[in-house]
Amino acid sequence: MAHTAPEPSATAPELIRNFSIIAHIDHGKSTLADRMLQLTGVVDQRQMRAQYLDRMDIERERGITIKSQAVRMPWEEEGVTYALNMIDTPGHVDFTYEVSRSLAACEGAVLLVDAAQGIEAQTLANLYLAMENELTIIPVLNKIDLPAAQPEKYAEELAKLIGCEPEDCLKVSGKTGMGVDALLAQIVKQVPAPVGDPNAPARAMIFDSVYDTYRGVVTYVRVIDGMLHPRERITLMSTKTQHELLEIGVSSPEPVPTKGLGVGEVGYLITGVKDVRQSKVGDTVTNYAKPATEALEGYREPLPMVFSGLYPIDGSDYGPLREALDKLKLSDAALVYEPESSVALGFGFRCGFLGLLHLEIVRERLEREFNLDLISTAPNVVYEVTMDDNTQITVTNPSEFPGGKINEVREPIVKATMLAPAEFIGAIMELCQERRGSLRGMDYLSEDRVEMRYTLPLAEIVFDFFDQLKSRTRGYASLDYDPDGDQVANLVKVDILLQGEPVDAFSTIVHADKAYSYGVMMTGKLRKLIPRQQFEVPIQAAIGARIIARENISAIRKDVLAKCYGGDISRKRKLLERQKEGKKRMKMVGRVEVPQEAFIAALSSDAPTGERKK
Ligand SMILES: Nc1nc2c(ncn2[C@@H]2O[C@H](COP(=O)(O)OP(=O)(O)OP(=O)(O)O)[C@@H](O)[C@H]2O)c(=O)[nH]1
Repeated sequence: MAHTAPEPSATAPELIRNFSIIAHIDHGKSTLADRMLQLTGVVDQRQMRAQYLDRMDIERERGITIKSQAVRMPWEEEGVTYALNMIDTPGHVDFTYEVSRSLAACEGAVLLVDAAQGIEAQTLANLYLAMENELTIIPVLNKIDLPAAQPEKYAEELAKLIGCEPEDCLKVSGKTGMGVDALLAQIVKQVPAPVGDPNAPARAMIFDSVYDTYRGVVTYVRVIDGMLHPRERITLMSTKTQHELLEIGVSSPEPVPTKGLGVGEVGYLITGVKDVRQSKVGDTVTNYAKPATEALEGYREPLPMVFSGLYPIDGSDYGPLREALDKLKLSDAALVYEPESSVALGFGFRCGFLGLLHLEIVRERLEREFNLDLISTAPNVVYEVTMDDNTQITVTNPSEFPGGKINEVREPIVKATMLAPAEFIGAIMELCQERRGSLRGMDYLSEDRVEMRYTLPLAEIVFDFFDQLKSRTRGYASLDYDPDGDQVANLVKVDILLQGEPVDAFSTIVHADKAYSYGVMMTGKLRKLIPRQQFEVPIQAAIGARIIARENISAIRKDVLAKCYGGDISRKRKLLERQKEGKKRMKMVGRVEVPQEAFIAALSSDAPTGERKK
C-alpha cells in the first residue's frame, strides 16, 4: 500500500551536492576522481587501485571511461558534514547521450582543463551539455605540477569561454593532490543543493545501468521527488514494467544498502532484472502503488548510428558468436544485431553501434572475452531511401540498397566541432572540403587557437576522418560531433563483381563523385589478392549495370601433376588430396575460387580506424 507520510531521507537535501567532472580525454578526470576518493577517505591508500572508477579491463587498458558510475563521499566544511555525490561521465563522443543523462543528475560540474593543453573539442562539447542542463560550472585547471603548464594563459581562455574572471579558475594537480581540498570546498560552496518535493510520488531518473554477473542489472538513479524504499514495487515509466526493489543503496564506492533514497540522493537499485535494456538510461522510476503521472524529461532510445557485419573467421564459431552477442547485450543496451549471411564470409551478424569506438569495443570484447576470431565489414551508416512510388526503405547494409527507380537518398549528418592551433585552419578546411563538409562558423578562442564548426555527413567521419585530422594537424586538433538529422545526397551503390557475380561483402554506398575511386581501388586490390584461375577472371566495379572500373586476372592452368611425369601413383594421389583440402578453404563466387584470406585481407586494410587515444 502507499506510504502515508514520507520518511525523512537518509541525508537532508541541503547537505547533498551532486556534481560531475567533465573534461577532454586525457585531461586527468580519473586521476582527480581517485584523489578525491582518497582525500575524503572513502578509499584508503592500500585499496587504492589506479582509476578506481573504471572497472572494465578494456577501460583501464585504453584509459577511457565507458560506463558512468556514482560515488558518495563525505566532506566536512565548517563543522558540517556534506554528502558529495560524484557522478562519473563517459568521455567519448559515442556516448554523448549517457553523458547528458549523467549531467542531468547533477547540479554542478567541475570543468577540468589540462593546464598544458588548454581547451579541447570535448571540453566544449561537455560544457555545452552542462549548460543545457543549467549546471553551475566550476572551472579548474589541472596538472599544474607539469613544467609545461601555463595556467595563467589557459585561465584567460577558460574565463573568456564561460564568462568569469581568470582568478575564478581553480588550479589543481590530481597527481600530487595540490588544490584538491580547496576544490572540494568550492563544490560545497558553489554547487546548489538539490530541490524536490519529498511529498510527491517518487520520481527517480536512471542515469546508468550496468550488468553485474552476480547481482544482475544494477541501476543507478538520482531521486528527484519523493522517496524509494527497499522491497516496494516500482514501475519503469517508458515500458510500464513493474519490478520489486530487492536492494537499494549508495556506492561508497563499494555498495552499501540503505533504508531508502530521498530527494536529491544518488544511489543504486537492484531489481533482479537480467537485461540492461529493461532498465534504460533516461527512464523514470516511480512507485507502483502511488505512481507519478509525468515522467521526467529527456528519455531517448539509444539509436545505433553505425553498422557493420561481424563474421567468425572459422565458420564453426557462428554458434559461439551468437551466444557471446547475447551475453554482451545484457550489459550494453545500445548494441543491436541480427543474423545475416554473405557469399564471401558465410554466416554472421549485422550489428548496430553508437559509433566507431563502440564498434571497436564490442569487437575487442568478443575477441578477448569470448576467444573469437572475427572479421568485420567496412562500417556504414543508415540510409533512408525513397523510391519513385514513395515507398520508404531503410538501408543498414549496402547489399540491401534497392535497384530500380529511386527518388531520393537521405544520409545522416553531424555537427562537428574541431579545435586546433590557427596555423592548421587551411589543412582542416581542406580535409572537410574533401569530406563534403560545409563550414558553419569559426571562432578564435585565443590569438592562436580556433574553434571550427562544420556540418559533415556521418559516413565521411566513420572511415578515417579522425586519423586524417590528427595527421594533418600534427596531432594538435581535437574533434567532437553530435548527430544533426539527415540530408539528401547523391549517393550510389558500387558493387564489385567477380566474373559478373556481385560479391556482397564489398558493396558499398558512396557519394557519386567518389564511386570511381572506390571502384578502382577495390578492383586493384582484389587483383593482387585473388590467385589466378584456370580461366580469365574479370573483376569489375559497377553502379547498377554500368561498369566503372575493371581489372583482369589472366588464366593459368595449374597442373599439380605436371612434376610427376610417369611417377608413382601414390604420390599423385597425395598431391590430388592436398589440392582438394586447399579447396575447402576456398569460397566459390560463381565459378571463381577465392581463398577466404583474400576477402579478409581486402576488408581488413579498410578496417575502421576509430578514435583511439593519441
Ligand atoms: N603531471 C600530471 N599528470 C597527470 C595529472 N592528472 C593526470 N595526469 C596524467 O594524465 C594522463 C591522463 O589522466 P587520466 O586521469 O587517465 O585522464 P582522464 O581524463 O580520466 O582520461 P579518460 O578517462 O580517457 O577521459 C595520465 O597519464 C595521468 O597520469 C596531474 O595532475 N599532473
